[in-house]
Amino acid sequence: MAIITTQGLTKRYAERVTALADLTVEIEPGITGLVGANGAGKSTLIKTMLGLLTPTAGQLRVLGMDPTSQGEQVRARVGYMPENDCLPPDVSAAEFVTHMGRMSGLPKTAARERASETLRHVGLYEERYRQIGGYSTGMKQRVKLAQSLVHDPDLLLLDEPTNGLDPAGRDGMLDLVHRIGTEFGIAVVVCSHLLGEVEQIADGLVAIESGRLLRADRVSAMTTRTAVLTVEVDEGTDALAAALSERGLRIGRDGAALVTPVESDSTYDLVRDLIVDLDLPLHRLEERRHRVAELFNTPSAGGPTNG
Ligand SMILES: Nc1ncnc2c1ncn2[C@@H]1O[C@H](COP(=O)(O)OP(=O)(O)OP(=O)(O)O)[C@@H](O)[C@H]1O
Repeated sequence: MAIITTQGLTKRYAERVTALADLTVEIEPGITGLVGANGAGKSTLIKTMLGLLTPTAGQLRVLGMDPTSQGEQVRARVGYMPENDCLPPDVSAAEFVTHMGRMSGLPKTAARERASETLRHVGLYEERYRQIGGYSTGMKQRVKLAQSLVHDPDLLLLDEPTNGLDPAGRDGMLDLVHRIGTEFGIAVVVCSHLLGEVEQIADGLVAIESGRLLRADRVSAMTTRTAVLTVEVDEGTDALAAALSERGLRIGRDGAALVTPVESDSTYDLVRDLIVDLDLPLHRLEERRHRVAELFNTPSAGGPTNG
């Protein structure tokens, strides 16, 4: 069952700025990537889901509730990690996350315990008594994530959690979001302008452009098996290419690898048997799949080179 549904959702900021335009989409439990270029309307959609912005037109349901009239009830069950840097520099992470827990209605002791627990989950347990102002960008992003989790929500809305992080930091954050979505069983909507990034961890993707729905589907349905076999041997590539050509296969090159169309059920066996006959050190033999990013040829959705 969908946890978020929108129908004809429209949000205009002024006469001329339409941030969401007649958006109809359903989001299922699991991890969903909300992707689109800067300005596509992702933050606006998240804020309407939280009841922080009122739609100009259309319907919206989050966990079965209407955020416009039931904003507080929605926010009690939803965790939100905003995109911008909004942390107070002169308090510790433990104090801040405890405070956010108190704001969500947790009693004092419970808030303190939950703050420690969530800071442990995000890998900041050791540093939790240091002032946030001295934290790195990666640590600040983790504090934002911890405060979104402190009240044990059913749904997390994460706005660009990898913003400002270096590649290792990005991988660490994506790994963390993936673990929260899978191990804690919390539904997660994660915004990113990098399709190649969310594709790694998401079960479903919603791509928007200029406030309109570009595509929404399961990641598995967006990737298709291409009938291309990729084979890489550590040595003897030319000999293998020649032998395969002799057997009538069409051979191409992809870097150090050979690629050949899978023309029948026997193609795979033929390649494998030839490698054995020639006694070559096999490195890789696989049928190649498209990455989702390759299916979107619009720069707004990340483009084929992202990730
Ligand atoms: N408060 C506002 N007043 C007027 N226009 C706004 C306001 N907030 C956003 N917009 C405009 O609405 C459109 C969608 O912005 P939004 O922030 O939702 O996009 P986004 O996909 O989240 O992009 P980003 O990642 O850059 O925040 C943009 O054209 C933006 O300039």
